[in-house]
Amino acid sequence: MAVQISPSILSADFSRLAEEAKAVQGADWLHVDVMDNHFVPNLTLGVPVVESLSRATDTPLDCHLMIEQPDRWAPAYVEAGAGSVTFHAEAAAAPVRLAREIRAKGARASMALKPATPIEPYEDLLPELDMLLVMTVEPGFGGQAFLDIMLPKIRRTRELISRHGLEMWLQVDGGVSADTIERCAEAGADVFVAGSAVYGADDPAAAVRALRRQAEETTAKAGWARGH
Ligand SMILES: O=C(CO)[C@@H](O)[C@H](O)COP(=O)(O)O
Repeated sequence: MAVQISPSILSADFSRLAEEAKAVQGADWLHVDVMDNHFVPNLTLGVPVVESLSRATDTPLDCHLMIEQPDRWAPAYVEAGAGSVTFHAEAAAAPVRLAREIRAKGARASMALKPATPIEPYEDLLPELDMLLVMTVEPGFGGQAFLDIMLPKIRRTRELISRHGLEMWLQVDGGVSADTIERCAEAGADVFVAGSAVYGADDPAAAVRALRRQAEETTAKAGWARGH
């Protein structure tokens, strides 16, 4: 299991998005939060901005759709250049069909769970997904405090992934920082979204390297490391 860091541009300066995307050189992904002011009480960006970003950076885009009707919109984000598209379990009308469509179009398919949504009802869907995202804040805003009470859900999700012998990734998003990343890694997460901890730092690329080091050390100690 390889540690991956995905800085969230929600905490970047939106007037300089191309520059900000390049400022996290060395990151595995660039996390792009798409919000529609319906599924979450905030509004960010859409397909045209994702298209421009995919031309502006070589870092693959990890698009997190916090929107209603992801079944209708997700394919457009793959066409816009996203390498991974995450839809919310709470919003998708037909998650299996949607995951298959995202994969068929050539991107990684991922499903997110809000803090109050349990993983267990979705156990049978896991083989259809490349990544599961456990939200560690209520979606909608950057800079919120990490919800410690999500750690058991991260642990249970990792156990389910292992039990089914799957290679899928387990992402955490919300309040991930130098203070919390080790707890997430110890619980079994391997893809870490960090907004304010990266873009709030004087040197975002150095912050990515430091977070990666912390997560890798914890992962190695916890014995999750098995390569994928
Ligand atoms: O999806 C979201 C918020 O809904 C996140 O991606 C945030 O952008 C993460 O920001 P920090 O909590 O790391 O500041």
